Amino acid sequence: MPLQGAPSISRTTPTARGELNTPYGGGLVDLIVGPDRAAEMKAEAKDHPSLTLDDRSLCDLELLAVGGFSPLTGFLGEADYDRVVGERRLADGTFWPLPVTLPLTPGEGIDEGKTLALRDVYGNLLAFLHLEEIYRPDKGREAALAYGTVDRKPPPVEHLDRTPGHYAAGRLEVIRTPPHYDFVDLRRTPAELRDRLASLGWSKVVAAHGSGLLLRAGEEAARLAARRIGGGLLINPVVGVTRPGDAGHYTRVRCYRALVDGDGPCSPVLNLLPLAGRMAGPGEALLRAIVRRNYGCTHMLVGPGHAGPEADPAGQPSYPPHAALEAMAEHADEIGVQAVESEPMVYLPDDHRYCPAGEVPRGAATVDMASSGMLEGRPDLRRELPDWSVRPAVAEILAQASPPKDRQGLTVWFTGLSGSGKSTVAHALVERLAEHGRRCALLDGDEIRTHLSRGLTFSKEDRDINIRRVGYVAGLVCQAGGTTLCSVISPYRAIRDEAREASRGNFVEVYCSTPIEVCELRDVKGMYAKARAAVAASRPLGFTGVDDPYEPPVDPEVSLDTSRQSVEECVEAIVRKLLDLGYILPH
Ligand SMILES: Nc1ncnc2c1ncn2[C@@H]1O[C@H](COP(=O)(O)OS(=O)(=O)O)[C@@H](OP(=O)(O)O)[C@H]1O
Ligand SMILES: Nc1ncnc2c1ncn2[C@@H]1O[C@H](COP(=O)(O)OP(=O)(O)O)[C@@H](O)[C@H]1O
Repeated sequence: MPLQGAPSISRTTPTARGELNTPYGGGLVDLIVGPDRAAEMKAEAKDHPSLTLDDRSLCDLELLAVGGFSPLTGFLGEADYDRVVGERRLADGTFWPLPVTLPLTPGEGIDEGKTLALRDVYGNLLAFLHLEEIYRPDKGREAALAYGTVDRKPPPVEHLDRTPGHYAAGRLEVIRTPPHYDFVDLRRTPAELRDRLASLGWSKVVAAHGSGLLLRAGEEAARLAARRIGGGLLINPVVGVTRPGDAGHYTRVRCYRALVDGDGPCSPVLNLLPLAGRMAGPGEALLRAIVRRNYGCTHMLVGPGHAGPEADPAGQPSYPPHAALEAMAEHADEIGVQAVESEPMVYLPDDHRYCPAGEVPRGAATVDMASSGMLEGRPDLRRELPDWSVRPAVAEILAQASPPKDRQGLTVWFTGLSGSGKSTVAHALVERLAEHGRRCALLDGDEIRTHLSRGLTFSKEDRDINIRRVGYVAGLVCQAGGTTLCSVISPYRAIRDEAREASRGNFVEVYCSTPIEVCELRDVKGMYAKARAAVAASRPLGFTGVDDPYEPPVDPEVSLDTSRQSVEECVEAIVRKLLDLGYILPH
């Protein structure tokens, strides 16, 4: 059924010489309502059931709203969906490569004829969907025809398996696109980017995806593509939904920004594409091409394996390496975007320049390049790779993103019986680490139980809660680059392992293995005497080591016995280990 309503579509005339490519279908769809209607909708929203959009649907809504998916004016209804899956065409015959659908579960007020308030996970009201159709897709058919596979499960098919069994469609009214707070100046809408490209006088524009550009060879290939078409270069990474913790996203975009900063009048333009990548190979390449046309592009750089997932463990790719290029070639005229094949570049050290592999002058020396994939998480490459291979500014950002161990967060976790020396050694270690430039917070069991874990008992359940809290806090500090020393009995191995996870492995377990006889002799707080007396009187106290379990670590980084080693020796043993592991540097 065709969708009702009349979204705003700004028509542009076909491309004249010196003008940008027209939007796909002739005009840019704009689903954003005016301020008066937005105010009405906010007031009305409480009367409608809400649907919290998942990451994919959020991105799709954003692209629908701003015209990135023009000429689509909403999620696909059944007739469009069926034909897109079977023939890559909308019901009216327009070429459209992949379904753009809204999965949901009907019921609880979600029915045809009703209005749904679409929200993000934070509850922000984004849009109304006036439900005209709720239909049950044939997901097997979608997997087989749209994604070209049934036996193996590439990411788009896994996504299908996870989503609810119905799709919904109807008129969309959008109050606002999902909010983004990062790189706001790089998130231009199609209309805004078109203005920017037009202001540069560009008519031919080639979009490059991004990831391969971190190395100079990839960057040179993209710049060559722009020269080949006689146009400008748009660096256009597909960012989809990113989360605050996705450090890789910030690092990548910072690197791309370093590529375009201060590069003069022919500088590439950088803009982020809020498309949720499906990793659907050729179908996705076509979808990206259409979206990029809507942003003003005429060409798209396509390399082998474009828009596909990594090969499976047997090395088998989900889509043939050149499938995206072939699909683009087949449909270029219809979608109005040409593929430009990414040419392998080689470096000519004698000439200090890059050149396409097929055009190396006879007899010239060439140098092989590293692949861009090896750059991430390898700060050492900054030293190994010369400037001609990776831009110093990019290398610096990559290095900052993966600081050496001595500048990463750390949790030192002391475990052992009461009186085994955990707190005494931890306090001494705080001072030694400060000497090495590491300032630490100390979470001591006793103290934690007076505030963070106030009211908890020493039952197994409460000890687990207590230790999870300590592990969680230490993990947060660690991930933000800080150091915490935790001194808690933490008698259960499994929960200590959880704490290690929370610190993402930047975790040094120090086992105070002091024998219970010694701990008991010390009996710093008289607790052992109390526990023994209680046991003798058949009123067990559940005191660790007396009548409650302690599970020693299997393979701690450091093992101490404070009945044989002095406090200084214990601290020295830990410092040696931290030096070995690189968490501190010698001074
Ligand atoms: N039943 C029982 N079992 C073990 N310990 C007990 C108990 N009751 C009180 N205490 C005192 O509490 C301190 C240990 O607290 P923790 O938070 O480290 O324990 S746990 O990790 O949650 O098991 C520990 O203090 P420190 O000796 O300073 O470590 C104990 O003296
Ligand atoms: N080598 C040593 N390391 C740590 N503590 C020691 C050592 N030798 C004696 N002690 C004494 O043992 C007691 C250990 O108590 P504490 O550090 O509070 O243990 P825990 O935190 O494991 O309960 C302290 O009174 C401390 O002075």
